[in-house]
Amino acid sequence: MKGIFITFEGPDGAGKTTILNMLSEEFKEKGIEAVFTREPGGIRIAEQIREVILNKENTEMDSRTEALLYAAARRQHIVEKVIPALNEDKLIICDRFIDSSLAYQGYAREIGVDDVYSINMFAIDGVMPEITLYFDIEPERGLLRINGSDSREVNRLDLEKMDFHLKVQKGYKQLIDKFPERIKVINADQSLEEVYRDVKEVLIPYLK
Ligand SMILES: Nc1ncnc2c1ncn2[C@@H]1O[C@H](COP(=O)(O)OP(=O)(O)OP(=O)(O)O)[C@@H](O)[C@H]1O
Ligand SMILES: Cc1cn([C@H]2C[C@H](O)[C@@H](COP(=O)(O)O)O2)c(=O)[nH]c1=O
Repeated sequence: MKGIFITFEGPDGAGKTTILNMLSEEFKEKGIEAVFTREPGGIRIAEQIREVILNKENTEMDSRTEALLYAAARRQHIVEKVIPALNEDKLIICDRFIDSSLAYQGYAREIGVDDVYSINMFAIDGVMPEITLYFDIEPERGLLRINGSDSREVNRLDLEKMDFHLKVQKGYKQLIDKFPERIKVINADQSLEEVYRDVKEVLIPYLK
């Protein structure tokens, strides 16, 4: 596999999807080839699993069921989309990946980061991102953005209490400390133009 795998991570409403869409537009204009995708989702079956996980009515979902569904969606997505792109020597940028499971399910849901890592290793078979951009923002600020947005529907995870979102942030901070080479922190609490500038600065070395 000779392609480059890059992931975006961060709390809800940090601006990952907006920046990914801006990159996609600019790359298209400039003729830079890249695959843009997201988790959970990115392909038909994983989008179906996404609907089950994020459905606001599924309040009785067990934490381990949730972790397994994210891992199942990830498996199908990696097999159908990520690995083929990497085998074709492409750049692939994914909105969320394994670090989301470690922070949200492993840490915030208190399943345990090691157990969630294990089920995900079964799913991804060692395929890890070369670099991960962490969109750093206080959870309250991110949720305010979502609540003030018409384009972004509020989902089951957004509706968790603030304590959960603060735990997600703590989980991410542990991952940043553990993988400082892979995870680059972007200040996401800036204007969109400033965030976009900082993201591109990190990505430039990876563009052929
Ligand atoms: N830098 C920014 N300043 C102000 N508003 C922003 C900024 N970046 C994104 N937004 C707005 O915040 C809302 C959430 O952004 P976006 O959906 O990109 O976040 P996200 O990180 O993908 O969230 P999630 O992971 O929860 O889907 C959108 O309405 C978007 O327009
Ligand atoms: C991949 C992944 C995601 N999540 C959470 C994070 C968000 O709250 C939602 C996904 O919605 P988004 O609008 O696409 O960000 O799911 C998670 O808990 N675990 C995961 O592995």
